[in-house]
Amino acid sequence: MAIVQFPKGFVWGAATAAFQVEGAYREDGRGLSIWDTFCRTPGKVWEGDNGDVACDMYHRYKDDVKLMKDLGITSYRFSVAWPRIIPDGSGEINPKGIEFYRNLVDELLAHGIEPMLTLYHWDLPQALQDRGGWANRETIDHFLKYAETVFKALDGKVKLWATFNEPWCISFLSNYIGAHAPGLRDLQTAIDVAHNVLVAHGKTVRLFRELGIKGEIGIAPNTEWMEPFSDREEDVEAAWRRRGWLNEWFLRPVMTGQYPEKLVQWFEKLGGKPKIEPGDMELIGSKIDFLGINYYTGGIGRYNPEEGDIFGFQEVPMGWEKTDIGWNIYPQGLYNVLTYIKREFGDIPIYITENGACYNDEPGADGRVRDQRRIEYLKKHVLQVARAIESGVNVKGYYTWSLMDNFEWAYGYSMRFGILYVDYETQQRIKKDSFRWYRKLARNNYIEV
Ligand SMILES: N=NNCCOCCOc1ccc(-c2cn(C[C@@H]3NC[C@@H](O)[C@H]3O)nn2)cc1
Repeated sequence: MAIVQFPKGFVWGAATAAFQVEGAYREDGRGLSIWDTFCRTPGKVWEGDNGDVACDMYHRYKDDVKLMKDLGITSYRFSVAWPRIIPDGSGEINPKGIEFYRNLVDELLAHGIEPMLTLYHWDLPQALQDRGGWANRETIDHFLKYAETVFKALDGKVKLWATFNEPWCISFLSNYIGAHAPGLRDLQTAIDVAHNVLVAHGKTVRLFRELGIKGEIGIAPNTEWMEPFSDREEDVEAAWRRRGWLNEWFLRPVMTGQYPEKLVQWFEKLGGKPKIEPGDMELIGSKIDFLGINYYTGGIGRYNPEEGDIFGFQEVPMGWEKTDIGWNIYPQGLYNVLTYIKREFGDIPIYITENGACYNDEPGADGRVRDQRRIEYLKKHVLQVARAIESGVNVKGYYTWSLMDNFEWAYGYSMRFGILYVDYETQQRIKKDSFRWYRKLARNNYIEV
């Protein structure tokens, strides 16, 4: 049995997000978010599921931190709910909201677990959406006030900060495709949201530096890796445009201060254009300390203007194994993403801030959750991380998505990504086989192959 060793000090973590696990949706002054509204809009979320209770982590976090300690992780990635801190998005600060996150962070630190805090993981205060949301440039300044409040409340305790989770999902999935809140379907709105989120990111990085907040700051874009079905130019170009849309549109401005020009031209042909104000691109390109990379899947596709995506890219079914949510299992895609980032943007430190698999295994008669498919998925992807490190990519850590089963957005509670099983009736947590597998990896810092 050979082993693959990870670098000394490599961070093994697990990730969640506020709306997906906390519940307590109206407790201690929390305001409504766009996801509370979206869940209550008929037909948007599986069986009308919502985040009212979720995993009740708002009340159970102490026991959950004990489980994290048992898991042996050295870092836990979570997000702060803006509607808990400033309930209407731009007005009074809610001290009880700050108190909750201070208590969570103190509990983590008391157990030797480093927090990685995401400032924005999709739960925009509804009051701001009522005024245009992220498509309204004024939201940028409201976000800065929120970010400054959190920075000052947790400075010195939190050392790893991420501004935004998956800006592609915040913008295109939510305002062009319409699958996520607020469920709009307009290309220019999506481009405006993407741009304003990027400007908010850049201004937040500048604020972090100006305030002298301790630690490191980055952003956590989602990525995927699509390859062309053939070497025909139209297929090659369509695959590039898809990678450009999912990866480049955010990575390039954040890392270089420039949008990918070819894609700007394509968007213009489609009737959309970023509204760039003087100084925006320099702000967006403000130097960050790390990139958080979320990766789940990839595939093969070809040019099909009739049935493809906005750029005429259509996935070709390759018969690859898929997870229970229907995503291809493509571990090499993670290696391709990581080496692409190094090739294009240099030695930026990288944390894999999300990687995991949806498998809906239930407890057996003996109460054990046998999720061997998740173990196989995690093993294959962790090995690709090791391969990328071996080839010189500066990967500092890996957070599996997710610590526990939770509210999977439009899929509600029908899709399970956790290494902890959650019985939503009783809120009991059950360690899956993958929990024990991941515990061994986190403690050993090597994987047996
Ligand atoms: N018109 N074209 N349509 C086709 C174009 O779709 C392109 C792909 O769509 C996507 C892309 C990405 C996702 C996604 C979901 N998660 C899981 C969450 N991550 C954050 C955490 O909260 C997890 O729950 N991560 N990424 C969904 C849909």
